[in-house]
Amino acid sequence: MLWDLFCRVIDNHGDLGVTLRLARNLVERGQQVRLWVDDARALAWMAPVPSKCITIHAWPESEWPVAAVGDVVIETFGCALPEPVQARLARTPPLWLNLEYLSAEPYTLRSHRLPSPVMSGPARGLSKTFWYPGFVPGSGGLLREKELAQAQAEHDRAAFLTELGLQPRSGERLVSLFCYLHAPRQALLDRLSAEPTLLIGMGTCAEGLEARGQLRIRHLPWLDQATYDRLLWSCDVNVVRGEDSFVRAQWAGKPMLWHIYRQDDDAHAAKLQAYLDIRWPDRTSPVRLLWQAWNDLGPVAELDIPSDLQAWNEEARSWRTELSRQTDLCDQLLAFAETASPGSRAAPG
Ligand SMILES: Cc1cn([C@H]2C[C@H](O)[C@@H](COP(=O)(O)OP(=O)(O)O[C@H]3O[C@@H](C)[C@H](O)[C@@H](O)[C@H]3O)O2)c(=O)[nH]c1=O
Repeated sequence: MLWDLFCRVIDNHGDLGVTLRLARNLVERGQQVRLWVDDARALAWMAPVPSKCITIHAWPESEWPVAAVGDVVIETFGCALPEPVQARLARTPPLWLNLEYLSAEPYTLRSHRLPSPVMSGPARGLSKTFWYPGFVPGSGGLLREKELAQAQAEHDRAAFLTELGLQPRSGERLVSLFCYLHAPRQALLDRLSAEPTLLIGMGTCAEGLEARGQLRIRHLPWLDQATYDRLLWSCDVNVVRGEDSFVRAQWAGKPMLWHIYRQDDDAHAAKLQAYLDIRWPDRTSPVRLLWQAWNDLGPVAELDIPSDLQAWNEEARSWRTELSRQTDLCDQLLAFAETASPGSRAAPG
């Protein structure tokens, strides 16, 4: 099948990062993908080696520049499709989906796979289906490569770290840091400095931070997506943010700390709690308190990284196992696309 994926880069790197992962997951399953994006600059570091099966196209603002529409059109994160595209869809309606943001909030399960009529514009009368990724059966699933477990089993941590020029000392914890700059980073570093730790600051995330106590800092430039994944597999604790790195840290199966994308109306607070409720439902769980503190939703005194990571490690691995048992997002999408009846396609009426 041919898939048209549409992506608008609002801010940061997650919009494109998620869309690229989806494109790659589809290609891995034998699909052809066209990726339409309004700002492809980050692909230079995220995906320096282009895939033959993914063609990159400028955002089609004023005309639909190719002959046919794909079998499936995916609008990511409600990026409104330009009118010429909508007009083209109205002529030969494909299966039209809107891939939503990842959340554990209960409303996502109610809304997942619901068709929604387009009320105005050239595509008026068509319908699009809402796809909600998630962590539990009944959700739209998580993006996961088919060969992920095997690649992890074959990963040579020592060789990989050497390739990156990272040389942790014996007994030193390796912590990767990818967060927004408003995080209580100094407080985190103070806590980490109580144990021998090498902190890897991604991009600009550790700018302005200094070594202290038993903590050393190394800065790395943005890595390509696959290399960043391997860094997550190689660290003892991963600090991640947004959406895509958050998922990747779960696949790494290591202790992790999520810096959630902050929303003006504080909607992120409910989103964080919903996730904590499925992963650490006990309100007194130290990890839950730590995550809340890191996200400015609890006292900073609770920002406490345990010195013994064993229990947290085991929890992270069993969480990964639980997630791996579920059908991943892309396999779910393919099954849906293959069986979608004409009524669930974007046909008028
Ligand atoms: C640190 C790093 C990240 N990456 C990738 C991983 C991800 O695909 C991408 C980062 O995206 P995220 O982890 O989602 O974090 P982000 O903060 O950049 O993106 C966020 O943007 C907001 C607009 C959205 O509302 C959020 O939900 C989220 O998408 O960059 C690399 O490829 N190399 C790197 O070195």
